[in-house]
Order: sequence, then structure tokens, then C-alpha cells
Amino acid sequence: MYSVTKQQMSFRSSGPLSGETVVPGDKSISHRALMLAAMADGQSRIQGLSPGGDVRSTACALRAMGARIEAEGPDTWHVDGVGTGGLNTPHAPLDMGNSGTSARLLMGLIASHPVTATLTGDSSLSRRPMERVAGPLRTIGATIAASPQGTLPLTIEGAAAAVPRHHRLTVASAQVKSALLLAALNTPGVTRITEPVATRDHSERMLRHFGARIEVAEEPGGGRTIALAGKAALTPQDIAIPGDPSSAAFLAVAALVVPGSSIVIRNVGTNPLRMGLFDALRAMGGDIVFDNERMVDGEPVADMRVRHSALRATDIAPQAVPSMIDEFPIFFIAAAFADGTSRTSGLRELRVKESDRIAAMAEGLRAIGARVEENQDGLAIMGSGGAPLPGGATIASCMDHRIAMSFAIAGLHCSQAVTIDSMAPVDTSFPGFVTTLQELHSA
Ligand SMILES: O=C(O)C1=C[C@@H](OP(=O)(O)O)[C@@H](O)[C@H](O)C1
Ligand SMILES: C=C(OP(=O)(O)O)C(=O)O
Repeated sequence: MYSVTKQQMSFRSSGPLSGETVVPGDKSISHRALMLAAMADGQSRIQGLSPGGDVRSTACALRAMGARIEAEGPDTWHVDGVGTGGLNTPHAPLDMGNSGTSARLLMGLIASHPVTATLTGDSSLSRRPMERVAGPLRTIGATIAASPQGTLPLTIEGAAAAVPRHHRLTVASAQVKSALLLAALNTPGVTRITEPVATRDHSERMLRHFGARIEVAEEPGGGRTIALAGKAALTPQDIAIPGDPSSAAFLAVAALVVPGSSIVIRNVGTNPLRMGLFDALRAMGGDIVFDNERMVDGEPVADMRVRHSALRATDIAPQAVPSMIDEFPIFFIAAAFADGTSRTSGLRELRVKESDRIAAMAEGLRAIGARVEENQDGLAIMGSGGAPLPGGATIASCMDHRIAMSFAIAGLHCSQAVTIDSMAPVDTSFPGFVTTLQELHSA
């Protein structure tokens, strides 16, 4: 079914997917659970933590600044927090690996502690913009020296007495918002953040869960203002983290496009601010049903049933972009098998993710025989109407897990195998991806 040489791997048409599965714990929620547990006074237990490399980067950095983080079982960890204000200066640079969320959120946490840390990353992360976080953090009193391009490596010297501000964000970014909320935890007084469009609110939900005083007000036009009271004493918690909808997305699109498929993905997070892809797929005619909807530790969760469906093309409105920001690569694959032309715009942010995801997807889609038009801020994709694409190409994963997984899924409905030059990046968010696909093919 799959052939493997070192990290290169080929994916080909292998029949329908069926059966039940789970996906790893949500990566976004895992970062936040570790960071807030590290700030709590006492021991928290986290069940379902993401096993990916990105969350390991966060855990290593927090350990280097004084938190004790130990495994209790395969996916259960306990964290002994240092208390708000209790971080220590690390003895060595903190390696953020491939993880933008680790780098940006930890910058926020460090900015209001009297500690100094240097953050480094791999070559992909070292190209990504950090000024969007560094700028506002300087206004609270942190000193941050980055490369002239505003990228890693950077050294941050936190403020001994940070200043509470009202930050008005110009970029719709949950990472920037969360960095400022984490900085606010050890800042006296009330910090306010206004975001232009609502972005994923895992930080707000989890801060509330740990007992912080936080208020969220809707703004006209879809934005929000969040007010957080600083010098907060956080109470340790037992938290269960739901499966990552951004990982479930790959399996869901596989089931939709491979004829005869029918799968169930149990225990997936369904936070409305992460559901853009699933809303779009349903609008395209995708048979996706959420069963057993419930709340777990402040986040909505459900079991997801997905069946093969004839997909129709759709256009994505720019307002929907934040709710599916990481799902565009796999959305483009779904669009490539739909009937008609799907159009997207307002996606400039995709050019500064782990790779330039607009360029990488356009190039890969053309290589497997799809018809694509690339614009500055989006793609137009002329779909195959459900027919297999030719395939028969090798795709450069560009150190980007979502590019690698998207073309792996495309290969399952191509006439000839699709080869991914390296599946190594997949470890950052979904280490069991290939095994899960194999199990769904043999169920
Ligand atoms: O806050 C988070 O956990 C994330 C926010 C998004 O980034 P931006 O804030 O840069 O949009 C997303 O792309 C990233 O994978 C995770
Ligand atoms: C953009 C992503 O993550 P990060 O920004 O944390 O590297 C992602 O997971 O798609």
C-alpha cells in the first residue's frame, strides 16, 4: 500500500477507508495546558497531551525555566507549576524547533518575568516573523533583540514590573493574542486586547478554567476585546485535551474523496473558531455528522462520522479564514477533487507559515495534474469532479507537516502514486499519521 525509503514515502490508491480511530491531542490546547499548568501553584495533570515535536519544544523550554513536567502514562503528564512570576533564567538557549506557537507564546510568558532567554528554531521557523509579538511586548517593558529581519534567534529580557496596556491588534492571530494574555498574567492591573476578528479562543477558555479573572466582549464587526486581571494566582487542574480537529481534517478529507469510505473519528475538539474547514466541506456536500456532542474541561468535543461524498466546488469568504487557517492545504486537496472551481482569497498569512503554503500547494497540485491559478493571497482550483488525478510526482514537503500530509491524502485518489520527499515534518503534530491511515485501510 505504501512504500518507504528512509523518510521518503509513496501513497497510492488503496481502496476505501473504514472503521473507527482517534487523533492526537490538540496541539494548540496542549501548548496552553503546559504553559498555564507551569504558572499554577501546585500540581496539574494533563491527559491527552499532543505527542508531537512542537509540544515537546514547549515542554523542554518550560522545564529549562523551572517547571517539573513528567510522564505518568503514555499520554498523561503531570506538571508542577512554579506559580505566576516564578520562572527562572534558563542556562542555555531555548530551542523552539519548528513550532511558531511555542516561540510566540513563550515570548509572551517570558516578557513579564525578570528573566533573560534566547530563543532559537529550525531553518523554517527562523524565517517566520516575530516582530508582530516583539513589538507589543516592548510596550509593556520587555527588551527584545532579534535579527534585522525580526526573526529568530532572538533574546528577550523580561520586564521586572510590566505595564498593563490596551493592545489593538492589526493582524488576526491567536498566537499574538495569546502571547499578550500570557504576558498579562504576571503584569499588575488589567491588560486589554482587541482583536479585529475572533480567532481561536483556547487561551481564554483555559485561563478561565485555571481560575483567572477574564472577561470577553464582542465588538461590532466580529472582533473581540479581552480583559485579563494580572498577578493572577492560578489553581492547578486536571485537564483532558480533545483530539486535534486540524489532524482529523486529513482523515476526514481522505474519507470524503476515496470512494466507498466511511469512518468515525472519536473525541475530536469542535471549538466553533476551529470549524471553518468542516463547515466548508459540508457546504460542498460532504457527509460529516457530529455525534455525542459534549463539553470537556471548557472545550466542545464530538465524535465525527464521515462518508465518501460527491463534492461541489465552493468559495471561501475572507471572514472564514481564521477558523480554518491551518486547514487550507487539505482544503485545496478536497477542492482539487470537487466538481467546479473553488476560489479563496485573504490568505496572505499562509505565506509565512512553516512554508509558503500558497506556493507549495500550487506547485504540488500542478505536479499531480490539478489545474490551479495562484494569486498573491489565494488559489483558484479547477476540480476533477471526483475523478482520480494523474499523480505520479514527487512532492517537496518544505519542512511543513501540513504539506506532507495533504499530498499523502491526495495520493490515495490518484492514478499513480504520489511520493513525499520527507514525511519527517509530520512528527511535529501527528506522529501516528501513517499508521492511522494503514489501520483505516485494513479495518
Ligand atoms: O494559537 C495557536 O495555537 C495557533 C494559531 C494560528 O497561528 P496564527 O496566530 O499565526 O494565525 C495557527 O496557524 C497555529 O497553527 C496555531
Ligand atoms: C502554523 C502551524 O503551527 P505553528 O505556527 O505553531 O508552527 C501549524 O500547525 O499549521
